[in-house]
Amino acid sequence: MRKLPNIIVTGTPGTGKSTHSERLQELMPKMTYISINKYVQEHSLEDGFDEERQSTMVDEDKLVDLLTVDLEKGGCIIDWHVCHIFPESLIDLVVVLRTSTNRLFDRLKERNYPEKKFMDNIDSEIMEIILNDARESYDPEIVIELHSNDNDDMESNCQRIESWAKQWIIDNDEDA
Ligand SMILES: Nc1ncnc2c1ncn2[C@@H]1O[C@H](COP(=O)(O)OP(=O)(O)O)[C@@H](O)[C@H]1O
Repeated sequence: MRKLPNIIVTGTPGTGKSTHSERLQELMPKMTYISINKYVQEHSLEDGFDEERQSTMVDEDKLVDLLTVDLEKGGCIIDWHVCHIFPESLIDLVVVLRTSTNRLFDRLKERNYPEKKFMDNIDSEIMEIILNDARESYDPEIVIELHSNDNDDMESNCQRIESWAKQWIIDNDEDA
């Protein structure tokens, strides 16, 4: 049995996954923050480059094989815009961050993405692609949608997730 939960923090690029994950790591030092973008680089899990989208493709089978070892131990905060590939039995909470179009527009403008990548991400957020993906891939009861428009949202979201994790630990304490 895992002693700590595994949490996915997902959402369209720019919605605040890494900002939230870093704050969660501060609030819950026993948890391990895993940025999949960095994890892919560190473990050489790249599988080519998509010129049109200007993004690195990932060998998802290898990624899941490797990450399953971490997930089985528990206590992972997974930060990635793809959420559906992880084993359902090892995921306890899926947080989908949502940002208003105008704010996301400003945040992505700062990244200087190529026009297609920029518009694909804005469209994806408007069409709720990642939220729907999460709800189709996991029990909808473990999927929560949280606004990430400003700093107050971020702080209250992280405190809510921390409270949830504390309760999970109590509920799953085999010695209790
Ligand atoms: N809730 C929020 N309130 C204010 N700024 C935010 C919020 N979430 C993200 N940001 C800002 O938006 C930008 C993108 O955030 P980031 O965490 O890198 O997004 P992601 O990891 O989803 O791509 C950063 O400059 C970050 O400071």
